[in-house]
Amino acid sequence: MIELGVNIDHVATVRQARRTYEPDPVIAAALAEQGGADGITFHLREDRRHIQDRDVEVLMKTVSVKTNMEMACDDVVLKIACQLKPTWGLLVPENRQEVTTEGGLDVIADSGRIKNAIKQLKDAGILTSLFIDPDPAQVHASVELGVDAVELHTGPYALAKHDSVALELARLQQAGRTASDAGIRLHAGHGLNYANVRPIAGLPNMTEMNIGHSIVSRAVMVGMREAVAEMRRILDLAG
Ligand SMILES: CC(=O)[C@@H](O)[C@H](O)COP(=O)(O)O
Ligand SMILES: NCC(=O)COP(=O)(O)O
Repeated sequence: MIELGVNIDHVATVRQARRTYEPDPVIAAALAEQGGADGITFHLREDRRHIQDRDVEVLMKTVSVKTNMEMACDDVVLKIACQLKPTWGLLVPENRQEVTTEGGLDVIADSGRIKNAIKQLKDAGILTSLFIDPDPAQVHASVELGVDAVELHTGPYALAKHDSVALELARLQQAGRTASDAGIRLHAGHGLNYANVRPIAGLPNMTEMNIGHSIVSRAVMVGMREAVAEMRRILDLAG
């Protein structure tokens, strides 16, 4: 069965629009669990545009399923992660101008900084994953750094139109095979939704999918518990 990590960042985006107290991502996480989430994912960005330090502290006390904290290789955020000890730490690239995560980490070019972040997380007993483009060379570089998983960036696939969808899916299939052959746990995420998720769920050895924006968007209409349950049903049919 494919594990569903529900990313609640954009519940916090709505709250931060007014710098107020609601909607609370902590309550959203509890409802996501009731809807069938296997994990709760949250991204403590350097710019704190959505998830706040308070959210991470309370989530770590209230979430009863796996916790997956996303972060850049930023010393301040890494220190918070090592103090709070989420189940997983997913290292992602960040820049202040981005609307959302644009590409995967360049594990080859940035191996020193990434290696140091991995060591900090591992020393704190946190499982480590790298958010990478579906590129076999990046998969191999990730394996070299001794991480527990790679999360393939499905953004280009999600944005693809017409016949480029097949091309992007082929890239993900090849990178997925590389990860499986290397014996590393395979995750996927970014831009996945109720219409495009099944081919990704069908990739061999796909173990976990982290999905947020589309579930939160659906939750605005039907509620978080039902939005998660709907995605859960799709994954159960696919996996
Ligand atoms: C890495 C990834 O694709 C997401 O998990 C990330 O959280 C996106 O960043 P925003 O949540 O800021 O859009
Ligand atoms: N790592 C991907 C994630 O957590 C959710 O990304 P998205 O579904 O919000 O694009």
